[in-house]
Amino acid sequence: MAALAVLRSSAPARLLSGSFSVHRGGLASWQHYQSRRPFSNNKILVELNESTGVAVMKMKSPPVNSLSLDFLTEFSISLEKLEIDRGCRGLILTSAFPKIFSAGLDITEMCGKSAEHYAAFWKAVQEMWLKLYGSNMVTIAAVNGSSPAGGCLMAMCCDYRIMADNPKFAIGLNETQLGIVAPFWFKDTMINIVGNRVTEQSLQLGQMYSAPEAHKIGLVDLLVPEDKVQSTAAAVMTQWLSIPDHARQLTKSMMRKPTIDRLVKQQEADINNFVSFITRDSIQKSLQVYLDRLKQKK
Ligand SMILES: CCCCC/C=C\C/C=C\CCC/C=C/C(=O)SCCNC(=O)CCNC(=O)[C@H](O)C(C)(C)COP(=O)(O)OP(=O)(O)OC[C@H]1O[C@@H](n2cnc3c(N)ncnc32)[C@H](O)[C@@H]1OP(=O)(O)O
Repeated sequence: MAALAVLRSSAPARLLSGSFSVHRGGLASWQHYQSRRPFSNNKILVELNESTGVAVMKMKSPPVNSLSLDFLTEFSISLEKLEIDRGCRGLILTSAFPKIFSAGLDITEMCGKSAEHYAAFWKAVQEMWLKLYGSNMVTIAAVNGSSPAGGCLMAMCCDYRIMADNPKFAIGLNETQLGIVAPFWFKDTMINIVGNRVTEQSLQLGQMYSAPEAHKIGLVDLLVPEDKVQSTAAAVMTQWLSIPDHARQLTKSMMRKPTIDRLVKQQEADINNFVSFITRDSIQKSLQVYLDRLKQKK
């Protein structure tokens, strides 16, 4: 995986093309990254504090930060831009909305679309994972709300997870509850955090854990009051950034590269697998039922 296989100085620079600009107005020492690409609806707000080298990435795609193709594309571009910025050493990933970190993959992207669409969507999910799990930056998830499935995956990609101490907020890989299956690299990411036994049970049952339960099994590292999530993330970031970058990055790479390589080696096959799975009539039916139930719950 690019970001971990090489140190930041040799990262590809193609995203520094004219389609992005850095604005130095607004908040005193903050840069605002804004995409000028036509596909961007600015679903993600990135603020880089130049003095600390820490970027805060806020997901703000209403109503629930579901991971649509557009969202994932914008996310990966924003992340890559930070990755190649030598002034950025740490990333805090959070949500602009209270109560929801991310609702996971946008289910409407997996229902009633063409095989070509599913392939493009799944590639975007893979890219998000490869970039975030393989990031050279220190990554901290400030989980300020519920985070099922793909949302949980995003949090699990980070080096450290801080969650709001509210039993109403839940996190986990709930795919089986939708009648679908978490792919091997979702599973591997979870195993690397909580181990095989907990992952197996959790995946079979599609278990969602309340914040205290998630902390108990080690899925999140720290629980703090809701209004302290961001400040705690900043404090933890300072600790992590006190370690020399090269040593920490090489250690991170040593730990994560085997997991990343497993997907890289079979990325195309994984896309084909997803497309043939998601296009089955029975799977389409399950997803539609789940979506209808979500819409009817009000
Ligand atoms: C060996 C064979 C292996 C084969 C494997 C091969 C490949 C793998 C195949 C498939 C893998 C797919 C992996 C999938 C990962 C995912 O992430 S699936 C998504 C899972 N997400 C969820 O289940 C979350 C569902 N949502 C909720 O639980 C709640 O909405 C909430 C996030 C807790 C928020 O609750 P609340 O604040 O009450 O908001 P509402 O429920 O009212 O929702 C507001 C509107 O948002 C819509 N919505 C919610 N979540 C999603 C979503 N994920 N996608 C799209 N839309 C979503 C919801 O319907 C409401 O819409 P309306 O306002 O009613 O229009």
